[in-house]
Amino acid sequence: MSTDSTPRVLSIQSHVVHGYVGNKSAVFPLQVLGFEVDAINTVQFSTHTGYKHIKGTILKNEEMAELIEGLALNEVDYYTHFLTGYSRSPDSLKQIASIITKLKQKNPNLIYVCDPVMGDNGKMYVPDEVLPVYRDILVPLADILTPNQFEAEQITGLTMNDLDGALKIIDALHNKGVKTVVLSSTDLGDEQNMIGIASNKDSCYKIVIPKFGATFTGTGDLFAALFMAWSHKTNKNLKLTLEKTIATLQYIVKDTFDKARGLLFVWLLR
Ligand SMILES: Nc1ncnc2c1ncn2[C@@H]1O[C@H](COP(=O)(O)OP(=O)(O)O)[C@@H](O)[C@H]1O
Ligand SMILES: Cc1ncc(COP(=O)(O)O)c(C=O)c1O
Repeated sequence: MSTDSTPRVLSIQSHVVHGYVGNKSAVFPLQVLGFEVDAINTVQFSTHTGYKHIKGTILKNEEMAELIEGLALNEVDYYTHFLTGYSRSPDSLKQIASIITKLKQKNPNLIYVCDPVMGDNGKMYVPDEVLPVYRDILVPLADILTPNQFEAEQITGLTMNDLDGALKIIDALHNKGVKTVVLSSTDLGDEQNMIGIASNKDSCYKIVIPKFGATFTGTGDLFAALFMAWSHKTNKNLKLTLEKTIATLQYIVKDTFDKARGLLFVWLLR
């Protein structure tokens, strides 16, 4: 049992050599926000899978099991939070369910944050077989679930065309056992804005997010990490957590957009 009040998270997500997704998106911001972060990389790819060539390795189940065993043998497996993201195999996701059980034996108050990374804009970017494992095994275990619109629709089998549809999907996710449901982005806004929604059954908040004219990768992983950290730092104040998460993301997304536009301008002048 840890007597230290520092929040400690085990983050099981992807790693990329070049770019920022998965643990590359999550670890540093979590450390800046006061978390001790232990990271396990489900994959080690050269880049995220939106690139033309995908090179690298996928962590084997027995390798994940060995890492978890090492943490337990050295008695450093006490965590306050558990965060999971990108994983390509149903078996590794089932293994994550058994890890939750182990970590909850060490800390019954463990908070499990599940980012059900499956796809976006109407298509999967991981094998379809992961969907039933998220839907039937991991989502019911989540204290906080952070799907984007596509992922929320896949998990519930419902579609959202308006706010009422989104609220129905949120209710369906609560009914699966999720305490806090956060739709990181939906297309329910208009051309200029996307909508984020956070609900913990007692209260529900909607936030209008000005869109930048670009598609970003890694933002969902950053969103999940920031939401988890701000939920802890605000003592689960849902409204403040959503506001601080989006404010941080908008600063980072704007900075990225401005820098990319600057680089494009220089390139066009060559
Ligand atoms: N084009 C964009 N313009 C402004 N903010 C964006 C944009 N794309 C993503 N974001 C920010 O990133 C957050 C998560 O984005 P989202 O697309 O839902 O993640 P993912 O699809 O990667 O899970 C959004 O809540 C928003 O704050
Ligand atoms: C290796 C890897 N990890 C994570 C992600 C998830 O990124 P996002 O945060 O945009 O959902 C992707 C998306 O393509 C990916 O290829």
